[in-house]
Amino acid sequence: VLFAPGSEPPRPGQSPGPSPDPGPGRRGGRGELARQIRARYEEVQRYSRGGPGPGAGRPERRRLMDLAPGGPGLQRPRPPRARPLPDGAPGWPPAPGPGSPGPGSSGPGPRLGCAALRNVSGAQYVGSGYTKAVYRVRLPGGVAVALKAVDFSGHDLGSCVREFGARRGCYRLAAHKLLKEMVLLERLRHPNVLQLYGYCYQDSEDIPDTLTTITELGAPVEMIQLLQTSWEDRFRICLSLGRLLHHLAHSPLGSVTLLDFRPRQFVLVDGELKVTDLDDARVEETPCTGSADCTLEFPARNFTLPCSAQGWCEAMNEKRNLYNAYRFFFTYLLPHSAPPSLRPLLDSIVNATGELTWGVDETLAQLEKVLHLYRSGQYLQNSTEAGRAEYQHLPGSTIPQEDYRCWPSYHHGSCLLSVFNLAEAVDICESHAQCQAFVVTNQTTWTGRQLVFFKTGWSHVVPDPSKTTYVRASG
Ligand SMILES: Nc1ncnc2c1ncn2[C@@H]1O[C@H](COP(=O)(O)OP(=O)(O)OP(=O)(O)O)[C@@H](O)[C@H]1O
Repeated sequence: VLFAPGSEPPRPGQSPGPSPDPGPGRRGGRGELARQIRARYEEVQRYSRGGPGPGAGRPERRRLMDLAPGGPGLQRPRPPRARPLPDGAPGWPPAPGPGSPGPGSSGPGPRLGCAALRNVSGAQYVGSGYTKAVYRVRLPGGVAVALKAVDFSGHDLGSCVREFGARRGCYRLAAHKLLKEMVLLERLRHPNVLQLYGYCYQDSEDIPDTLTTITELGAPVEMIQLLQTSWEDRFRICLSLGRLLHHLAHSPLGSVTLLDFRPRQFVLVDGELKVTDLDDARVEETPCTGSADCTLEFPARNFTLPCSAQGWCEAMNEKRNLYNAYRFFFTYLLPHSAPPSLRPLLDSIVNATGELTWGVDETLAQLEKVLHLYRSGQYLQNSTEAGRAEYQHLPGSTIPQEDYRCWPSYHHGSCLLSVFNLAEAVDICESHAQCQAFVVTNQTTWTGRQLVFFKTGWSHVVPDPSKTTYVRASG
């Protein structure tokens, strides 16, 4: 980590200390480091200007983000210097790609620059992986954003410096990952791709032009926590993922696969799942001469896909994403405590993605169907009114106490559930032995369902214009 929570952070991108010694374990030469930088640079260039890669789908007509700093609305300390280094590695920061919008372009490019980072407050370390570290800061206007920079004490930079003994070159190698991610965030814009707000190149103490990206802030995905939330919220995450995978399969760049697909590559923003870590995304499909070349390997099982007449493994990129979605998300989040009438459809989604019998399009169509059945109330099984208690209706009132706990409640100390309509609220109350009353609020969930508190009694009813109390009158 660059700085501990609560302590004063360095300026974003600032180096925390002196270069480590090259050390005796150094293997590769500077030429090898230059070769690696060039390979990453060329990959970034491909994504920033390119349409689909080989084997990928339709061409792209949209214009590109400005790879180099100084684009519209951005502030930058100095003009770009894209001259190559003597060792043959490309210069840093990179020059604009041929497809970059010129000044005055009206594209939806990132808007925040270095000026936005001058007066940030409340900086907190959020997390880091092999390459990057993420901080939460508050902009002068009060909005909290995430800043991402190469982690100077991270694994990637450390192992490169041990191997090549070249701190600046190693910084540049790692920064190309961040740059690739920035280009992809911009080119793959979608409600389930983290939004890029901007970026800044600024000098750190010993490295010129370190890159910091400014993005939407999310909360890390905690599987244990997700397993304790309502089915409705868990379904939202699976639907977000289905929509994301559909977008990636049909992206302007071609079919994008996430080679490193784990829950930690995603964050939650207002209950929506968004991908944040795109440095391991790949667009190129796998070339083949026969289906033996098209094996998708996972720890628990392998799949062999067909080799197309054009010599590419068919739909390998989307199927890799889909199986990962199955094994990390769908299998845990979709079926459990779902409304019983939706279970067969949910089970078929889990089975078909686990067997890779459906592609991304069919999977999303089925997830959207679940949403429709749930949102429209069609999932409700016809319950007979016979034997049900009568409920007396007390408009403009609530029951402040007399709570009991239920699972999975939206509220820790009480039983707060979402319902489609009054009949469903009555059914729930009838099915809970403790329930003697319920209070309908004016709050709704993401699908538009109303939140209802279920109560053990109604000895103390008080006025509340935003709520309606229903008390069990007979039974
Ligand atoms: N916008 C964000 N808001 C909140 N947390 C974030 C955000 N982006 C990333 N994180 C958190 O920071 C961690 C590190 O970020 P990131 O995954 O980009 O780094 P990395 O070095 O590429 O990691 P890895 O080694 O997993 O590839 C993530 O695991 C995630 O939990």
